[in-house]
Order: sequence, then C-alpha cells, then structure tokens
Amino acid sequence: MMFIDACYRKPTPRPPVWIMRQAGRYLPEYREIRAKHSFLEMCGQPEVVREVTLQPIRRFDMDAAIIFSDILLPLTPMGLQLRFAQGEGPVIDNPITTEADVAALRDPDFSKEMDFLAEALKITRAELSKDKALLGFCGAPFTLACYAIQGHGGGNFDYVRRWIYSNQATFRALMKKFTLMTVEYLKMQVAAGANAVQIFDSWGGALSAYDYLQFVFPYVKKIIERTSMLGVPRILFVKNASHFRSFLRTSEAEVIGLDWTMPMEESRNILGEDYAIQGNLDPMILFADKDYVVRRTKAMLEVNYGKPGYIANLGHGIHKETPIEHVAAFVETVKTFDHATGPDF
Ligand SMILES: Cc1c2[nH]c(c1CCC(=O)O)Cc1[nH]c(c(CCC(=O)O)c1C)Cc1[nH]c(c(CCC(=O)O)c1C)Cc1[nH]c(c(C)c1CCC(=O)O)C2
Repeated sequence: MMFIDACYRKPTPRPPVWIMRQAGRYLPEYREIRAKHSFLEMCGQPEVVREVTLQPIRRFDMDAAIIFSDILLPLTPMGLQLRFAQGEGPVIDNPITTEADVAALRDPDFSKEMDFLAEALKITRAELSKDKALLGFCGAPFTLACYAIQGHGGGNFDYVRRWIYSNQATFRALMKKFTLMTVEYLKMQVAAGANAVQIFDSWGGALSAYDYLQFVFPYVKKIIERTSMLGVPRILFVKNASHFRSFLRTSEAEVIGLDWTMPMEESRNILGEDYAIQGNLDPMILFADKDYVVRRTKAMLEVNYGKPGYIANLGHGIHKETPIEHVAAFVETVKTFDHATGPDF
C-alpha cells in the first residue's frame, strides 16, 4: 500500500493523500444518512459506519479511509455519560472532579463493549480496495481529559489547566487510566483490520511546552511504546504544537501530523530523518477559488517533492461547508502533480 510505504519513508510514485474528517457533513450523501439517525446511532451500526467511511473514497478516491467513529466513544464504557447535543458538540454529563471519580472509571473490554467498532472495521476492510489503507484512531489522553474534566469542548481550556495544576495527582491518575484504555482500544482496532492508527491530540497545544512535557507527553510516549508490537504505523497529530515540535522527535511514532501553522521544511529539519510527515494545507483554503486551491496544493507538494515519507492532507479536519469540487481539486492535484510542470507561478 502506497500509504503504508510513505509512513515508513519508503519511496512512492507520488505522495498518498487523505483528508482529516473526510467522512462527514460536507458530503450530501453523508447528510442524507445523518438526517435519519443521530450521530451516535450511526457510529453504533457497522453497516452505516462502512457506508459513510467509504463515501469519500467513492467520490474522491483517496489512498486511505478513516473509520467513521469518534475519539470520545470509548469514554462511555468507562462510565462517562457522553452525548452529542444539537449545535453544542460533545457533552459529558458527569465530568471528572474528584479522585473518587477517577477511581470509579471502568476498564472496558472493548472486544465486547465496542464490538460494533470491531465489526465495522472488519467489514469495511473487506470492502475497501486492497491498495488502500484503513485507519483506526484514538484521542490522546490529554484531549480526552479535556472533555472528561470540562464536560464539553471549546474555549482555551482555562478550567482544564487550572484543574490540572491544582489536582496534579488526580490528573496523573486520570492520564494513566486513559493511557491504558487507549492501548487496548488501539489493539482492538488493529486486530479488527486497521492498517495504521492516528492519535489525535487536538488540544495539546493549549499547554506550554514545559507542561506538555511534564504532564502529557510521557503518556503519549507510553501509548506509542505499548503499541509498537502491533506492527502498524502510528501517526501522531498534536494540533498547535509548533512551540514543542522538537519533543515530538522523541515520540517514536512513524508519522508526525503537522497543522498549517507549522512550516513543512522547518518541521522536517526539527523532526529529523526518522519521521514521515503529514499535512498541512489550511482547511479554509478550500473555500477560495479553485485555481487558488490548486496553486496552494502544488506549492505544498513542491516543498515535499522527491522526499520520502510525505502524506498529503489538510492541517486539520475539513470544514462542514467546504465546496465539494474543491475537495476534488485538492485530491486530484496531489494525484497528478508533476515536478517538471511545477507550480505555475
Ligand atoms: C476533538 C475530536 C472529536 N472527535 C474527533 C476529534 C479529534 C479530531 C480533530 O481534532 O478534529 C475525531 C473524529 N471525529 C469523527 C472522526 C471520523 C473520521 C473522519 O475523520 O472522517 C474523527 C477522526 C467523526 C465526527 N465526530 C463528530 C462529527 C459530526 C457529527 C454530526 O454529523 O453531527 C463527525 C462526523 C462530532 C464531534 N466529535 C468531536 C467534536 C468536536 C465533534 C463536532 C461537534 C460539531 O461540530 O457538531 C470530538
């Protein structure tokens, strides 16, 4: 698979391409199914998951499909009451406040308690063409903790940071539980057919470099260490982590995901020869006119031309109002880019 080769920095005929949040609301065929089910209902039905996972592949023919699910789903079998409120995003009705709350979190058996996800991965892998990778994923413990502590997303996590510094031992106990849970969660996904996994630390950049290193990064490293025997590439995506990219160099992941605030060339230099990189077009560029989308995609490809270990993607999830033709232009530009013709500016 070209995608897997790129993760291991093996030469590929062109960079593989996929898009974070590629299964979702910008697609009319997704909205049609979503009109009939709640988001959580969709996640719980393997045939529905397979359908929406494959929708973007049918339309745009990306090189990897990411299983349709959510980073917060494993919190439910741990005992956190998760719901997706209309227009509000995810909400946890019983957020963590005390040491007793952390102690009460259960240690799920994912093969039973999230058998729907295992089944979804299995049947999706069976239908996806052999040359395409199926990605599993998880939230990194800090990003999960943000929701578990604050009870919802949004803001700059003032309350979360204040809570962490005032409840350090309890926070570490929570991070340990999420770390151990995540290792099992990823093992289940690989056993069910995932060819690679992405770890989303979407809110990691809310912390200072010092605090990420002190309170968070050791747990991320532990997840990577304990999943290395699975034999699949791990993509580590820490959003807004420009100020501590140099730490990511010691993560031992195979791929580092870059957001659009991280210059590619400089990031390669900081990360060194051991990592493939993924990213990083600003998702908002897809709202510009098509020529500009193509031009900026080419500029991104030009920087990475001829270098092994590059996966084309956006710098974060695609926006739900993105024009579909511009998604097609992005993917097509990656697939047809030729250095000889280069950027036309
Ligand atoms: C922080 C986070 C979450 N979920 C996720 C993250 C990390 C990724 C990132 O940084 O963007 C990860 C995620 N969520 C979803 C996927 C599916 C696979 C894919 O990338 O296509 C993935 C990889 C589906 C989803 N997850 C969600 C949707 C929208 C559901 C709907 O149709 O209403 C989808 C397609 C809901 C969700 N779930 C979460 C949020 C913030 C939201 C959006 C709330 C909103 O805007 O209404 C938590």
